[in-house]
Amino acid sequence: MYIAIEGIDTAGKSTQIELLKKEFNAIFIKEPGFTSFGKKIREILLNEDISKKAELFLFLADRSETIEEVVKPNINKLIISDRSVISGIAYAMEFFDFDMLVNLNKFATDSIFPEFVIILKLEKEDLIYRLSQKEKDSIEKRGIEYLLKIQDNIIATCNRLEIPYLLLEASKNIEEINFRIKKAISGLIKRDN
Ligand SMILES: Nc1ncnc2c1ncn2[C@@H]1O[C@H](COP(=O)(O)OP(=O)(O)O)[C@@H](O)[C@H]1O
Ligand SMILES: Cc1cn([C@H]2C[C@H](O)[C@@H](COP(=O)(O)OP(=O)(O)O)O2)c(=O)[nH]c1=O
Repeated sequence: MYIAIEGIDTAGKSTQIELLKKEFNAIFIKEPGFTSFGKKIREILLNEDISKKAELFLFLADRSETIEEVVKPNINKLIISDRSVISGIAYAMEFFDFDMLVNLNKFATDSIFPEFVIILKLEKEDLIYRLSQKEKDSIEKRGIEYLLKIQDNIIATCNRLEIPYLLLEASKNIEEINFRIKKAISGLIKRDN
């Protein structure tokens, strides 16, 4: 079972995934930059000012390699991913046509998309505060309103692709969010057994 944790930058994805690592015997992956090829791509993506099209193809190449190397061979195990095709479409749909992005992503992944998504949704005040606390990469430098739009896009993308999701308030405390995520994943595991 392939599950993704989604949310804009600073929503708390890595914090939650670190907790899940202690709680589930799963394969944990992340986008971009999980494979050794992907790590090289990630360096370019987060540091270089390249064209939107070139950026899109690098994210697709990274995703394609992760699906081929890790997801496909383990599709019957529990796979928990920090970001996925949902981010891929949600960030890019500010610049490109939605249906074209879906087709490109289907081609890149052989149509292997997460079957369930957990979305961490931040309030504007919390986003402003959390971003102020960190050094921003080139995507985060696009600003608060941009990231809030992407947050809406993440939810819209799950709806349009008809991928079931759990929407959680990212401003709640870490333990409560962890409790809800654990409950959702345990429920999915039980359903499949
Ligand atoms: N529920 C929470 N409440 C308050 N702060 C949080 C919470 N979850 C994460 N943080 C803090 O917010 C920042 C971004 O969290 P992180 O897990 O790195 O987000 P992401 O992986 O989504 O970018 C970190 O400083 C982290 O400690
Ligand atoms: C996977 C993916 C990420 N992104 C963006 C989201 C993030 O800003 C950045 C990846 O960085 P990431 O390491 O996920 O950031 P964070 O830990 O802060 O959430 O790339 C895209 O624009 N397209 C994509 O396909």
